[in-house]
Amino acid sequence: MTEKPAAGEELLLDVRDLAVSVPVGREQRPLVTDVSFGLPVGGSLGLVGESGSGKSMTARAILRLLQRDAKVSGSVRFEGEDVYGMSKSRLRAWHAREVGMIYQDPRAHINPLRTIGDFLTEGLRQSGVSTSDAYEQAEALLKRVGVGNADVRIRQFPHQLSGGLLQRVMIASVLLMKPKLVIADEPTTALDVTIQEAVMVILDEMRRAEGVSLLMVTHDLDLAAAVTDRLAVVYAGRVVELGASATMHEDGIHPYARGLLASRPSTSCKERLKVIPGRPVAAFEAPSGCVFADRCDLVEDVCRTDRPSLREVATHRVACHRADEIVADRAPVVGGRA
Ligand SMILES: Nc1ncnc2c1ncn2[C@@H]1O[C@H](COP(=O)(O)OP(=O)(O)OP(=O)(O)O)[C@@H](O)[C@H]1O
Repeated sequence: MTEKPAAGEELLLDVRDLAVSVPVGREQRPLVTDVSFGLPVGGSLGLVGESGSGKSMTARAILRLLQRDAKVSGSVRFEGEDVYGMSKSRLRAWHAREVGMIYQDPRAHINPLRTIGDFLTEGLRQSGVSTSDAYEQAEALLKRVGVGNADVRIRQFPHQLSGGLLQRVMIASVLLMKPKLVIADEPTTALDVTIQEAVMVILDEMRRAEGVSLLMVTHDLDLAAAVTDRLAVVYAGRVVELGASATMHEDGIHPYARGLLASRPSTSCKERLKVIPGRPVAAFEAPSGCVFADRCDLVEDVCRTDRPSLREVATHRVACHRADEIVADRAPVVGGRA
């Protein structure tokens, strides 16, 4: 499935038929298959799915950050440029200036032996900005992302900062380079609930103020829906539904998307939480027909034999043989938040 931009909409990122496999023993193991989506300039998209569904692999494949022996097919275009056709020097410059990645665990990505200021200003200094100007910009940005006493923090080492503060430092380090695209991979999972919200507000503000495009990778459908325009629900390395966050949040069509919606905890609803039966599978474990067939309560013969492709159903794109029936017969999702 390919995606055409809406009229007047320019795509920053165009991912088509992306597939990733890695060698494990003697076999080549598929981890991502047929992922396609477009991200407009200044737009945002959430890649949502359970653990092991291939979200992080997809994100890393987009940035061409996979292990050397990974095989990638399909195409990733950034402002029309083929990411996998970039020379090494072009790729380095692209990573340094045009795209940024925010990881789940900032401690694993910030050198513990260097001060926060040294870490933050490295990219700017390398691109020719004087040390004093780089420090000035870094301090200003730390303040903007809510780091109090920025003048003190900038001289401290990572172990002197809490996880929440360090995540803000990582966001600041990415924003300092004024990238066009930020990929945030579970940026709040390691944080306390109260800090999670503050970090999401920062990401949202950054996107609006700077016109940065955001690709957010998360297992949390509510969180993704709150900060992104569109959601791609991923299961077993495939996008099974793509649609506007607002409608997906209330009215997903694919049985897996509906299962995710129904299994969210709610403080107001007294009904028991619905649980999707079985366990999530990775792409290499998926059945040959519909990847969700083994867990789907609407499964029928065709689902076991034919893999459904992503097609337009109502206002979404859905990979389900029974999507039209589901839309015609749509009952409200039970157990989700109002
Ligand atoms: N280098 C690797 N070699 C083999 N299998 C891998 C490798 N990296 C990841 N996998 C497997 O690929 C599948 C997808 O992993 P991925 O990290 O993309 O999932 P995810 O959806 O991001 O989940 P999580 O949130 O748990 O990271 C998982 O089954 C994982 O075990």
